[in-house]
Parts: sequence; C-alpha cells; structure tokens
Amino acid sequence: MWIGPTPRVNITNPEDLKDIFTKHEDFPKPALNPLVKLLATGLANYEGDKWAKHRRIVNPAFHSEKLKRMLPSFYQSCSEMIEEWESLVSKDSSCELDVWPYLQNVTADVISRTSFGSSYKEGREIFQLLKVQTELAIKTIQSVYIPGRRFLPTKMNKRMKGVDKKIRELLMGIINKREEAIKAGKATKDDLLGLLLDSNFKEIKEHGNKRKVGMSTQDVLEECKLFYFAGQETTSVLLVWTMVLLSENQNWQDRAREEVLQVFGGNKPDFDGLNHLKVVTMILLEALRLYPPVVMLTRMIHKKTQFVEFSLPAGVEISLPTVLVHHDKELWCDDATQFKPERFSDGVSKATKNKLIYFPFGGGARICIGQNFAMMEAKLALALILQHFTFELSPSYAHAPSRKLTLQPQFGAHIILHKL
Ligand code: HEM
Repeated sequence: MWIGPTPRVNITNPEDLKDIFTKHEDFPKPALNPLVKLLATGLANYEGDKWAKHRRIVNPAFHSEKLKRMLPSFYQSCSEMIEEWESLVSKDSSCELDVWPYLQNVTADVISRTSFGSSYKEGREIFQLLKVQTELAIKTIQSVYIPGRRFLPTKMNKRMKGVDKKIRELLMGIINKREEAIKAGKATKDDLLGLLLDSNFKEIKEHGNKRKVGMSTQDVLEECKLFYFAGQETTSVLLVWTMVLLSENQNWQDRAREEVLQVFGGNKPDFDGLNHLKVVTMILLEALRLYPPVVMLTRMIHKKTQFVEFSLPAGVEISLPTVLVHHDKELWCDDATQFKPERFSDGVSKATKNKLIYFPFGGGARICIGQNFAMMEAKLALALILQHFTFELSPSYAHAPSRKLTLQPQFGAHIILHKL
C-alpha cells in the first residue's frame, strides 16, 4: 500500500518476522512525525548507541524485585476503583457501567504513582496535560498536512506549545526536587523516577564523568513522558478486552474467579500469588492475541533486503501487522478467531510451536520493557475485580474495536456488575 509517497509492505511470514526482530539495527523505526515527537520521544524512539545506552539505564527499573516494591502503589490505585464500583453497586446489588473510562483512569493513576511516588499529585496533573496534548496532536495529524504549518502561530499551535511548556515545567520541578533529595541522601528508590535516577547515577559513576555518559535531566524527562504514553493506554486496553471476553465466556470467568479465590481467598493479592495465577495468565495472553493493544509495528528498510519470498528495495516501509498474524488461520488453525485460553496452558512457546506468530509486546532486543509491569498490573486489577464482582455484557454494549493509537472499544464497554 502507499502511505502518501512511501510504499509500505505487510510482512507476515514468521521467519521474516523473526529476522526483523533479531536484526533490529537493519530494521530501524521510521522517523517520527514532529507532532508525535512533541508528545514523547525516549527509549522507544531512539536508535543505535543512544537507544542501547538508554535501554541499559532504564532496564533495572523494571526488574522483578523492583516491581515487587511497586505493588502497594498498584494496589492502592486498583482498590480505589473497586471501592468506587462497590458504592455504585451497593443500592441494588447490581449496576450497569461503562467500565472503559474507569479502566483508563486506573492505569493513569498507576503510572502516576509508580513513576513519581510521593509526587503523585503533580504526576497526575502532568499526565492529564499529556492527555490533552495527545488529543490536540491527533486532531492536527488527522487534518490535511501542510508542510511547515506547525511553525505558524495558529491557535492550535500556540495551545500545544503552551501545554508542552507547562508539562516540562512540572516535570522539571519533580526531577530537580528528587535530584536534590538524592544528594541529601533522602530519596526513595521505590518508584520509576527514583530507580531511573539511581541507575543513571551508577552508570555515570562506573564510566566516569565523560560527556555522553549517562542521561541528562532532559533525557530523564523524556523517559518519564514515555512511560505514560507507552504504559497507560496499552494496559487499559488489555483490561477492557479481558472484561469483555470474560463477560462473553462465563465459564472462563468462573474458572478465573475460582483460581483467584483459591490463591488469595478474600485477602489482598500478593506478589508471589500473582505470579502463580495460571488461568488468569492464560486468559490475559489470549486477550492480547485477539485484541493486541498495539495492532501493528512499523520499520524501515535502508538497503535492498531479501525476505523469504521476495526482496524489497531501500526506502520501503514494512509493517508487522500483529493483529493479522494473531488471527491467521493458517498459523493458528481454524479456531484462530475464537477465545480459547487453553491454547496457552503450556506457555507461549508451546502455543506458537516456537514460531514467531505471537508478539503483543514486540520482540527481540526492543521488546516492551514494561511487559512484566503491565502483566502484574493487569493480574492485580483482574484479581480484585473477580474477588468482588461477577459481570456480564449489557444489552447496550456494541462491539466495535477501533484503532485510535491503540485498539479501543469505540462505544465503550457497557457491563453489568453484580456484587459477590
Ligand atoms: C499491555 C500493555 C502493553 C503493551 C501491549 C505494550 C506493547 C509494546 C510493544 C508492541 C512494543 C514494541 C514496539 C516496537 O517494537 O515498535 C513496546 C515497547 C515499549 N514499551 Fe510497551 N506495552 C505495554 C505496556 C508498557 C508499559 C506498562 C510500559 C512502561 C511503564 C511500556 C514501555 C515500553 C517502552 C519504553 C518500549 C520501548 C522499548 C524499546 O524500544 O527498547 N510498555 N510496548
């Protein structure tokens, strides 16, 4: 297909997909639209040495033992949502609700708390501004493209610049405060910002205070913005489709609840228990297969490249259409479009027969850095929901997955909640 003047080819052969993920240096990401750049750059959008350095510094913040320390923040945000739902349900012991905005809100809340800990309130304000900025950017991207228009002092451009300035000021304030606390030996390392600054500090100490070593405050700021963009909507999308699928498949909802009650009873879910939830994990993996939040990935070819069945010249953009590969009957058998979590009962590699046909989090060295974070958050939210409610689809629910930045339910997710 043609995307304006650029030819784009879909790649769906598993061997080609494997190659593209493995040789990530030969298949860089396409240049970002300048407006998207304004929203967030960071790790997801760098290449070469800069990417490698940032990945090395950011990685430790997502290690399993760090996630364990963030669990109380996850819990606080999720249990607030449950309390809200309980108060809505309490009158008649059931109520109809569009759960989509609540799930978007809870994942935004989790990111604010886990990113900034004690500065959670300022974090929330920043992320609300980022949401406004995203909506403005989408409007601009969807209007007719006129080269250079972003430099003109239009009302929209002025508004976007103003919001950007405010975001930067607020973020700088939080980062500077934290850097001072570190110097005074009073800083926490239980949130992403603390972990990032700590890891950065170690990198600088190890490699000396040379130029190009470590990240600048500006770099840290970009990574914080990226956590919001990469981690908020993707996770709320995973949760919303999981709730829809479990409403349509009551037998799986029952099985998941049985497991949750067996592991935790009515108690607060803990880290080790969450890691042992097998049925819940299978359900989440299957939801990610049927409704991958990121429906497709894109890469560029800068030299003539031989694929299994054809070769492509330099300058072609390739797309890795996750959603098409995940639904392909030749790759997944005739039941490819059906919800069957049992296909993951022995893990991903058995389900895929070790072929690269499942990549909701991407693959290779550039695989999603937050995948364990997202799975932990989704398991906790789902465990709490299952402990407190049974749920079914409302007759007013209209099934319409639609691609915004991610694969969202166009008309929301109207669900009837019953108190357990
Ligand atoms: C269900 C939730 C999520 C899904 C489906 C998801 C999906 C993805 C995918 C497909 C990629 C690869 C993009 C590409 O190769 O072009 C990616 C990369 C990334 N994700 Fe996620 N993500 C999720 C949650 C998160 C969370 C919670 C965070 C952080 C808090 C995060 C941070 C990142 C970052 C920083 C990258 C770039 C990694 C790199 O290029 O080295 N993601 N994600």
